[in-house]
Amino acid sequence: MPRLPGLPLPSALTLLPFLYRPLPFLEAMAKRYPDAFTMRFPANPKPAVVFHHPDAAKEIFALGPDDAHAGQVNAVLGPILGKASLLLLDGKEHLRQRKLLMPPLHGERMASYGARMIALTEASIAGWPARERFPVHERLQAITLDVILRVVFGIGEGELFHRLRERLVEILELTTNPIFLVPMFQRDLGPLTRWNSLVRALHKADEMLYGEIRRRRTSGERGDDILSLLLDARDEAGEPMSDGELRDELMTLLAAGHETTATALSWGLRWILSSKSLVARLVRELETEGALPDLAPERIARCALLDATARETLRLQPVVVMVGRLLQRPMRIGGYDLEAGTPALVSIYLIHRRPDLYPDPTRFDPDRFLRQRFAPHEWLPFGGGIRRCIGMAFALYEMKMILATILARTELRLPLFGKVHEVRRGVTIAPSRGMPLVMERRDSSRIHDQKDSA
Ligand code: HEM
Repeated sequence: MPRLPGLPLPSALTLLPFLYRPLPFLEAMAKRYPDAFTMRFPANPKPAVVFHHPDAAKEIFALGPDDAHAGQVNAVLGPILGKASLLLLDGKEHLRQRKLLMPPLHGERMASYGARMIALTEASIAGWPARERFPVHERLQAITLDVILRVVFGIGEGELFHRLRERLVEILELTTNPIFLVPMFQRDLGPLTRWNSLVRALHKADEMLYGEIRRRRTSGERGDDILSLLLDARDEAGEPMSDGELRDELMTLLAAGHETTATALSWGLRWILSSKSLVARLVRELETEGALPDLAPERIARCALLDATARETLRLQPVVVMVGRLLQRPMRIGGYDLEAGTPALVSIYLIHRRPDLYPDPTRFDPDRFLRQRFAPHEWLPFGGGIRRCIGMAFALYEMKMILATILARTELRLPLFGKVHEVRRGVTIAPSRGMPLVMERRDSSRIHDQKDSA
């Protein structure tokens, strides 16, 4: 049996580069240790094994609810999302809750969200500054937050909506510091500290969430939003979800469902705008599919190159670079015998950059997704198995709606000296400096210009 290789360093020394220089760290480790290596995290007594061979990812994603737990690995998100968050649950409880949350995020429901996504993007674009450099990430974040707030609560305006929006932005900003991914730093050391501000912001957001839950329970007001659905859901014993469970699921959907997609969109624009011919091809496709000038959601959804562009963005720049499971029994993975209690991690980033899977892996090439279909353990930006992201269909659909609207309604370029690099924002890896862009024009006439010049 081969021994697992890894750096013979204490956890603090490997943790620092993993937190602050995650991608160079992962690349260096992969160069030294092909397919798998170990690293220590302070929270776990056993070293974690990081796998970056697709076959090992396949084995890990095939594990059942009693074989491996993801909730225990995600426990670090507990103070923000709450104990009843889908991300933190395991076993039967997880499956039950997942079943409840799936329907509104299922592929068939997407069509009902498209027009809203497009309208929100157009409204945002109307406020973008022209011919000057601006960070697009925060604008995209505002769009995706508005989208998810409407899908979750069914409300789009009013005092609650605005106050909740403000608090969520504040909470997100406060959690971007990677140090808060280390449990020992999740401590309230008094006023003026970041964690204290976070606790206060969470408290205010909770008051609003609980207030809305109670209001809806007593008024009986229902719509086609996720909260309405969860309020009426019953478990096998006929019991409804408690207020605490509802709060944790709402917070999970709001947190997991907007910054991730905004980051993917920022990366998408970064790569699309580096190729004039790709911009022209994407616009031409929108025209050919009849999605222009009105931006019809069902026609945008049919655009194959746009879909491939979203997939290639998530391949080259996965927003979440690693997912993990805590093994509940001894088992063999990737040819190694692992003990119960071992964290088995899958490096999405490293698998996506394997030249044997993706030739010339650092090149942005959406056509590779038109030429070939990749298996779920080869293209895995949303993780896999019974823990795969429940927002996958929603996020891909939203990316396409927002990118199509931006391509149709603006002419953008990357600024001179505007090179960006990868930075960690909490659990996500985003472009630095808020992804600066310049909007040259804002109208729809360029659609024809693009077509003529292509
Ligand atoms: C581009 C956007 C997104 C990316 C890259 C992403 C990525 C991920 C990843 C990697 C996981 C962990 C999967 C695993 O452990 O195997 C996950 C889980 C999850 N995501 Fe997403 N996500 C995105 C958008 C969304 C959206 C839009 C929502 C909700 C509307 C969402 C809700 C969730 C939830 C609730 C889980 C926990 C699933 C479970 O444990 O069963 N995500 N996501």
